[in-house]
Amino acid sequence: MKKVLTIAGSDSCGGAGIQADLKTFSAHGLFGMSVITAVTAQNTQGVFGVQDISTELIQKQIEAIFDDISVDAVKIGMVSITDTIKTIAETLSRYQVKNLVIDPVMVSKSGYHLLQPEAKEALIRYLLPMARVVTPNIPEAEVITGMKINHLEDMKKAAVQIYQMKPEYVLIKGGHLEEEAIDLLYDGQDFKYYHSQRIDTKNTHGTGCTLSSAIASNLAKEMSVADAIEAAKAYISVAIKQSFSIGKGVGPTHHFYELYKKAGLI
Ligand SMILES: Nc1ncnc2c1ncn2[C@@H]1O[C@H](COP(=O)(O)OP(=O)(O)OP(=O)(O)O)[C@@H](O)[C@H]1O
Ligand SMILES: Cc1ncc(CO)c(N)n1
Repeated sequence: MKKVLTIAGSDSCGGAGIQADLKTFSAHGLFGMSVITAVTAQNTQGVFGVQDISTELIQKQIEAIFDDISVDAVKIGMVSITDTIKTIAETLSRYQVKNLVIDPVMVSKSGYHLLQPEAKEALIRYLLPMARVVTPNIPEAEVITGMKINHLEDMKKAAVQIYQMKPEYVLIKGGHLEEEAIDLLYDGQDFKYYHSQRIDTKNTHGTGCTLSSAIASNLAKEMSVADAIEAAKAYISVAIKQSFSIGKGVGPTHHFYELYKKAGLI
């Protein structure tokens, strides 16, 4: 059984964060584990409070896992503050970490800062060079690079700039551009495009978390990065198509193992 770890924040309403990650791992038939960096009070309408977990406990959670269990892939999501970032980087550097996917979570769909703006530099300096794949959306790529991204050509320039921060692969997600949801992969040499039809729904809470966890799941299954993203895009498209309302705001994506299996996605 392949084992996948998420290092991220808890989302009380279950649509994003640790909860989305663990559901995605299960839907891929994998064993999911978690290191919780922060607890958020959150629902489909917004984020109402955050408590960061102490760096001591974050370090102990990581050590507890890696001292005992072999981990096939790791996904990092909400990391909140500079001290958390430094602790994660320092602790992970003591282990052989395979297949690290970093989703540089910054601002929630409702506008709450899940990463303190001053922690951006630490994320770039300490975490990005450890990544096999980094998966910014367009607003995140804009913050990381300091450039405005309006169309595909800008996405390419941003990908080249982020690649210089030393991840192995950069995937810029085009979900925030109008029309088609084109994602762009850059490996330092070539660009690869992932096209998918924009699905007309307001229920996209946790799409970024789900995509990065699906990529980590596929890497744990020893797929190549390009194939892992292809399969993860198919997964997120079905998960968005099956999304539903659970409250008054932005509803979650759906992780329905049997459904995806029938569709031949897993
Ligand atoms: N309406 C949509 N229809 C189809 N695909 C979408 C849609 N919205 C997002 N996607 C895809 O979902 C994936 C996640 O992208 P998105 O840009 O929404 O992530 P995100 O903004 O990081 O999400 P989050 O708010 O959870 O952090 C990408 O592959 C993107 O292309
Ligand atoms: C805990 C958490 N992580 C990530 C996201 C993605 O926006 C969220 N809303 N909440």
